Amino acid sequence: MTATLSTTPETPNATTYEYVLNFACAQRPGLLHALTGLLVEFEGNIIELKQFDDPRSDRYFLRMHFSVPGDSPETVDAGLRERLTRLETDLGAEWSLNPHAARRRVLIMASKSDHCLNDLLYRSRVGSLPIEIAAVVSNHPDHRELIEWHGIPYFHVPVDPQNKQVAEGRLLELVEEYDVELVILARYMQILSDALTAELSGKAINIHHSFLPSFKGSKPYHQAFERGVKTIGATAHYVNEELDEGPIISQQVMQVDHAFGPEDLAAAGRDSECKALADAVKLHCESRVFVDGNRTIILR
Ligand SMILES: Nc1nc2c(c(=O)[nH]1)N[C@@H](CN(C=O)c1ccc(C(=O)N[C@@H](CCC(=O)O)C(=O)O)cc1)CN2
Repeated sequence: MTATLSTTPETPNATTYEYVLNFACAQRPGLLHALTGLLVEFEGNIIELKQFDDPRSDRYFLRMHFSVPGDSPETVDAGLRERLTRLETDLGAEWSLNPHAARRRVLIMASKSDHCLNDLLYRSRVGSLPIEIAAVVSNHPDHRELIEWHGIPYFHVPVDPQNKQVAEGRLLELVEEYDVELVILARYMQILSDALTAELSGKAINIHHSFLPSFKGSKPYHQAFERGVKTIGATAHYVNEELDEGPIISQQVMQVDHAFGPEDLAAAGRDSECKALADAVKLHCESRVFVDGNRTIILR
């Protein structure tokens, strides 16, 4: 991915490149000075800066959107990475540097329900999500006509207990072939193996149709009905080997009452599922999410 170009008002002919830096390390005095000082070395300009100093873990988290002038994206990129690598060594930091406003290539996985799939298609088409849908994979054939109408490759990959390893191998082939940066489980109802979740660690987001940690696993709306809840919700989280226990990124809730049966709860919950998933995908693609153990820090 190459950085986006822009020109600064002071020097209208200069070419500048915009990046987002994510930086995390143990707290110590002078961190902000070190990072803003690095930018001065590159004659950079801070566009947006958010930071969080966690008093419980003594860890520091920073997200900085900035622009730097340069002759070429390659030169700028190499210079920034070389300097950040030195800072990483000095501070024992973790960091990532991404071109700003780059659309992330995503692969969407769905089973029978298609409300989240449709919502992502719409938000991608109108530009409210910085994603490029590279492919759609489903364990059912149902959505082929819709997806191919959008000009997106559709792969029907059936899954059963006997062929699960082969099916997951096919998914990884597609992730590689389509240069996928994020896998979105949009109501995909198959449990991913430990090996696959490890391979996709930090780059697979699932939407669970309950307000976790309540009602994990299958049929959460039936569980909610049996419990007689007055609020239902949806949770978007990174996928890990523990079913529905990955780090939570975004949640939505809504009020219900005694008149709602399981199917009514499922129908009412669709909008919350779409909104929680879209919010999580946007936060991830804008590099606003830090995973800290089994929690996330979100710098909106
Ligand atoms: N490793 C993970 N895989 C998946 C996760 C996850 O968090 N970790 N989330 C699910 C989605 N999901 C709820 O959001 C979910 C999907 C399926 C089931 C389930 O029990 N399904 C079948 C069993 C299917 C299988 O064995 O693969 C069933 O109903 O018995 C529960 C929750 C996506 N995958």
